[in-house]
Amino acid sequence: MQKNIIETHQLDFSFGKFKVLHNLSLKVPQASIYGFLGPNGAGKTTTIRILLGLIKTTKGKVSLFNQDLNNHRVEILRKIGALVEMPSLYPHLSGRKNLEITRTLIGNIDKKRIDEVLEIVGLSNDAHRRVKQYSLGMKQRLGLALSFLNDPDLLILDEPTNGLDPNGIKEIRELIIRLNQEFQKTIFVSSHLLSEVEKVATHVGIIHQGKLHFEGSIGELREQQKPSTLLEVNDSDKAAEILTDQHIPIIGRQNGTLKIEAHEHAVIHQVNSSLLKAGLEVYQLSPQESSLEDLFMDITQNPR
Ligand SMILES: Nc1ncnc2c1ncn2[C@@H]1O[C@H](COP(=O)(O)OP(=O)(O)OP(=O)(O)O)[C@@H](O)[C@H]1O
Repeated sequence: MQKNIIETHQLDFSFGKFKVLHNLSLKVPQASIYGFLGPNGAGKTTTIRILLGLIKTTKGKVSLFNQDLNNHRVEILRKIGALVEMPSLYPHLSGRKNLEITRTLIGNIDKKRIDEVLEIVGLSNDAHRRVKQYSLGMKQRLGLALSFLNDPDLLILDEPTNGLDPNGIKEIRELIIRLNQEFQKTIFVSSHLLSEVEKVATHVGIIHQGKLHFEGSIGELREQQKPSTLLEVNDSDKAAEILTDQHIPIIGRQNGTLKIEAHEHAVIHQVNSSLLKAGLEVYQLSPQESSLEDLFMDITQNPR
């Protein structure tokens, strides 16, 4: 049976009267890259702060490595590396010196580990340069190097590609994949971009307004994609009435165009003939390749 590295059970959290998390139950499998996906304000950072023991839940249970976070906080945190918001770096010191300081603070880490992590994040040649001369992407990679200096089993990364250019985003993405595949780290990474999560994650949790709307493997997410057809007519309100009478689901509407859940020729023919019979003018009926982006919008806008 697959082991879960993170499990939360019916977490609730409120800032004063404002409820941010509702009954949040997550299961993050060992050795996965778990994309924690949700729009701005969904509750991702709050969840991460709870997982790191930085804030306490009002209700629910958190266990990591099969141990209760409340009772085994120190042991658990020793096995986690985290990057939450911008890494705090000493800008006037070199990349190597920044790592050296953290190594001394943690204690019990071999000096040669610094060269290893510099190699992994691709900063070996820039290790001697002052951090204030680094690009944002290099700073972020140094932040990542700091987070796994103590060789943790689990990495928790909060929007690690925020603010980076496409090249910087690609470097972080490749690094996440390498840390997972070559070094067997379980990685919990939050993002508001499905397109990013899709490229790295093996598993996905979709959160919206503090509630979990989907959790499963990337394959299971793709299975939820529904085939659709775009319909353009002269009177979309009338067309919507006719389709509803025929129990054909409308899954989107934009500027007089309807997106309907249908793909088979027989159904498209039925739609076409009933609209024509009702005197409507049909300009377009075209089957669409449904994207994961559509599915994400559907999941977050039409809670199930
Ligand atoms: N310290 C705080 N006091 C009050 N409300 C807060 C506080 N921190 C966050 N919130 C609110 O809690 C909700 C969830 O915020 P959170 O930062 O967890 O979301 P997020 O999914 O990480 O979003 P983003 O991608 O914008 O960082 C938001 O509505 C936010 O305004």
